[in-house]
Amino acid sequence: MGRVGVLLLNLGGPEQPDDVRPFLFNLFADPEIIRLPFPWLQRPLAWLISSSRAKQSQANYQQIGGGSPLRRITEEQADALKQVLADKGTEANIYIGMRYWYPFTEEAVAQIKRDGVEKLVVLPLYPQFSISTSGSSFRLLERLWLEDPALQRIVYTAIPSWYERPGYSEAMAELIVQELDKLENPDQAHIFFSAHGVPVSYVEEAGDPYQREIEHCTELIMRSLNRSNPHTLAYQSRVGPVEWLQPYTEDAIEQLAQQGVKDLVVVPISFVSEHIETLQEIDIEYREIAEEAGIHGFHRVPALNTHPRFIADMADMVTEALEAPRQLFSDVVQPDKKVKIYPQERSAWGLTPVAEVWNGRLAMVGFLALLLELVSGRGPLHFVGIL
Ligand SMILES: C=CC1=C(C)c2cc3[nH]c(cc4nc(cc5[nH]c(cc1n2)c(C)c5CCC(=O)O)C(CCC(=O)O)=C4C)c(C)c3C=C
Ligand SMILES: [Fe+2]
Ligand SMILES: [Fe+2]
Repeated sequence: MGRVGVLLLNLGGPEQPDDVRPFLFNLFADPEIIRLPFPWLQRPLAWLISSSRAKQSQANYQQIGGGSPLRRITEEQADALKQVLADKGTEANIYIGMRYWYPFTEEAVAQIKRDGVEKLVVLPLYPQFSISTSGSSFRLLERLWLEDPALQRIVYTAIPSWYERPGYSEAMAELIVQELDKLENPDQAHIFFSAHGVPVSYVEEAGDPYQREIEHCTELIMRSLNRSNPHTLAYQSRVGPVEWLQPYTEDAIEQLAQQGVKDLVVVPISFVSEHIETLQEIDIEYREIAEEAGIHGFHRVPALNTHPRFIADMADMVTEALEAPRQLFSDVVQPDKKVKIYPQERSAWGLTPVAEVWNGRLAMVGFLALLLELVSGRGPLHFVGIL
């Protein structure tokens, strides 16, 4: 078959307090995370936001031991996947490519080249596709491939999303049942799916399939669960002033408390590993909100991590992808051909030379205002919570 590789894509996370600011810089410097009309403003803005957000973010990471467990868990997933693939007769090297921290995607790709991989499966560790997650990694890979003839010789295939696989929904259902069965009245517990949010504009203007996939995913998990418990889907981890997908997790928890819900079983669904949003945001912040609102039975379903059913299903996904027709990066970065997602659309303001000049001037005024706000600690961005 030739030398086989599997590239696992993930977000990456700071491993110690000093990593937090540069990690946040990398994240906000990504145009798939903050979409600006002026590309030259991206890095200064990323610097401003990362500098001002670092302290609060460091304090959050401090609450879970100072850093993200993401690298360790992803390495464990990679080891487990390698073993299961070998047991099934497929010898494969597994590579980890993180988008915003070590080991970076670029390092993984360099290693893939050095190892002489001939067939490669590119597998994002996000069950559902979003422009801001798998889309961003695919776009980076597409660029690396375009620049390098050696990479173009590798027969790769990319998997855009995989939440529909029965192995995934069954493993999730199994974890939910384990949590329900610890309760005195399991039938009365409210199952609360909490997905990472994205700005509404990603879905409505850029055609991100994320919300549709998340909604479908909760239906499939409920079907696998086959219990009659009531359930709710809400979105967490909003950042910045724009509107994100609703209902927001904190509002939905309060509403359920008003309806008299006593036991909440919280299921994180947009990610397969424990990370800051599960360990800190759900386990600490949302638990506090729930308890203050009167919900004292707050239970959280663990992330899949190295759940054997999940790892076995990933191995099947890899072997099936090696046989299936190839999916190229150019096929998977634009899930909805009718909507222009990439390249970043230039601002419609820049239609005339005069408008271009005003664009530049307005942007400069905006940038100076941001600088002033950062130095003074006061201003509209602090007011709305982005700084
Ligand atoms: C499917 C999962 C995720 C989506 C969609 C997503 C979109 C998204 N995220 C931000 C901003 C931040 N994300 C941060 C951390 C973070 N994000 C995800 C997953 C998704 N993000 C994970 C798993 C993590 C945690 C990694 C870890 O360290 O364990 C952070 C940093 C943490 C913080 O300061 O709160 C930011 C900021 C945006 C703006 C966005 C969509 C546009
Ligand atoms: Fe995020
Ligand atoms: Fe957060």
